[in-house]
Amino acid sequence: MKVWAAGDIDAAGDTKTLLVDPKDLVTPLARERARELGIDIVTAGATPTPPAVTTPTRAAVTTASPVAVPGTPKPVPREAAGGPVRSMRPPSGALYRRGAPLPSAITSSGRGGAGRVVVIGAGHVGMITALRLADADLFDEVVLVDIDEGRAAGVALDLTHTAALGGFATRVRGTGSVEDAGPADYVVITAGRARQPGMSRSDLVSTNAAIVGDLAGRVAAVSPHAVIVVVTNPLDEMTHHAWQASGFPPERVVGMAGVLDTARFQALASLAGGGRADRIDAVALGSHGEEMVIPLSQATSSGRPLTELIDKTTLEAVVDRARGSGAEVVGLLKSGSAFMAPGTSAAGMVLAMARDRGQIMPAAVLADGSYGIRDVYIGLPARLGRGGVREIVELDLRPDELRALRQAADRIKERLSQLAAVS
Ligand SMILES: O=C(O)C[C@H](O)C(=O)O
Repeated sequence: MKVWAAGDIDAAGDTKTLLVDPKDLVTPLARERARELGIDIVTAGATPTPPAVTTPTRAAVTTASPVAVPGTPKPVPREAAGGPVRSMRPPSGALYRRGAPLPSAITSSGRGGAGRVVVIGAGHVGMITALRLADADLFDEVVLVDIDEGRAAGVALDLTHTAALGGFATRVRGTGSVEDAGPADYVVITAGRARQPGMSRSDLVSTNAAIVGDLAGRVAAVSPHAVIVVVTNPLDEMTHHAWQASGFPPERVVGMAGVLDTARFQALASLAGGGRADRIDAVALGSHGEEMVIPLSQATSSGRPLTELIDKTTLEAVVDRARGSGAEVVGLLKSGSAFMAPGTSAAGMVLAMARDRGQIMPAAVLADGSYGIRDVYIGLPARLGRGGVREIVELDLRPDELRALRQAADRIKERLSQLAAVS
């Protein structure tokens, strides 16, 4: 009996079919490697199976095929739609428009799933993001990328082992580079340094700008039609930076923070007597930091204003605690930062986009003049669709809330100019 490992598959060279003995053992990694290389593993004496079509080989990675989300109209293949997807920026100056044309997906979708998501960074946040994405059983493949290739492969294999438990058929793979991951429909960037107790998110700016800038450029080369979701801190600045480094239209670069900050507010308001967290409607806007704005004019619980259920002082304390929740977790963990809620939030955004139901979520988006803010990435309510941000949604904020939001924009702009000065 021979044990076929991934290295044996690599050593098989240009072989298209590998004949193995019925007594041989082929490891799951070897099978995965074979699929990647387009090699059929055939057991001697067995009836040959038709060639697998679920995963594009590295040579076939530019093949375009549409996302197929149940319940949505079948997208038109890119070629039929008239060549490469153009920027969706409408000429009128409003960046995002309801019903604007959306790019079709680009990856091979063998089992009728929603293509491939690449999650960069196999740390805790990347791990939870991948877990939630796999559990949703929506995508064909989730690929974890990490400079520590063994970690990416190990986490991916561990997650693969939960397929029967979680009830999913999404393939999970781990690799060491963006290039090896192949083209994606969605790319989540979680890579970068996490803050330690006593640090602010802004302390990470220059270290993480170098990492995010490099990754965004490489993602743009490998996945020119993807939507990038940035998770790395400082979030608003890193999303802006990724947008510039990728050269993507702004609707295809979004930052994940508002979903997380909102979820924290919902959880904490629930603990303060606001009813079930999932019945609390609220939205966290502004920056992912000191200038976070949680407009209480928009906060309700089962349709009732939250201000009727929780007294003003307590509610303000809840807002403050939500604003400081990231630091609170960092302080408790002593090493590293939060990952359950951030990973769940990032996956939630990707799933909302892929499902294409026009869900509104707070996200770091390039402001288009709504709320009197423009030319800066900041947390605003955004309608998400398959191709990223469809439109920025304007809420009827109180004057003081609007003022706070504009101040947040000014502060983010200041930090961006400091970043530009040092880079
Ligand atoms: O706060 C951090 O440093 C990580 C993350 O942004 C969070 O809010 O948990």
